[in-house]
Amino acid sequence: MQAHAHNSSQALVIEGLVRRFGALVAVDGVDLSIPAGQRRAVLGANGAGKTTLFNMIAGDLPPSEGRITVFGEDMTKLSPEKRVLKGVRRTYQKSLVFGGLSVRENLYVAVRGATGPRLSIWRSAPAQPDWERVAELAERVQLTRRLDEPASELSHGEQRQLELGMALAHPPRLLLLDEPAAGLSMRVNCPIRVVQVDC
Ligand SMILES: Nc1ncnc2c1ncn2[C@@H]1O[C@H](COP(=O)(O)OP(=O)(O)OP(=O)(O)O)[C@@H](O)[C@H]1O
Repeated sequence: MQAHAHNSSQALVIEGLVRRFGALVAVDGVDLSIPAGQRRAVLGANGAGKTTLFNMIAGDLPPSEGRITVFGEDMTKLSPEKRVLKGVRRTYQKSLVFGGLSVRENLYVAVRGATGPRLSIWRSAPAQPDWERVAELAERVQLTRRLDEPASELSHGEQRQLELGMALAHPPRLLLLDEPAAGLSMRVNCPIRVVQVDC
């Protein structure tokens, strides 16, 4: 049952979102509406609350107040895992890749992990791993020549590219990129509109 139905042509609707840390108000009443198929950049000074906002959208941090709706569905109380299964993906300011695995293996884990419920990577591997999909993702984030390198050997920027490839393993419905361009030499070619977050 949905108490508040929203127009699902909106990829993301945020209403009255607040997050307090004790006396500090890190996010103070954010309202935001992003139509499906569009991109937005969130800008703000250090400490303005961008990461806190992302943490709440991804479910890594519960809001103090407010509501988050993705394609018409209220996500406010869902766990991060449930949100992932509903197509909400994120990257982190500091890349989260498996340093001891190769680029190919990292992408493979993402392809396997995104195909079903949590921990599905621990079930028996399919007879034919989807290496074609892995190659496609590597191409997309310009890491084809690095496929056999351990992720720990990649530059900071390349680790971001790998993390992006992992987030794209199964097409996200809503993709959140935290500081996506930091240390990146890869050419990014997409128009982005800006949402200002004030201190
Ligand atoms: N877990 C926490 N406990 C207490 N205070 C926190 C916590 N997380 C963030 N804050 C505070 O909330 C405010 C917003 O932090 P946040 O990391 O969201 O900012 P930001 O805009 O992402 O900044 P930056 O660009 O530096 O990452 C800061 O004052 C920060 O110190």
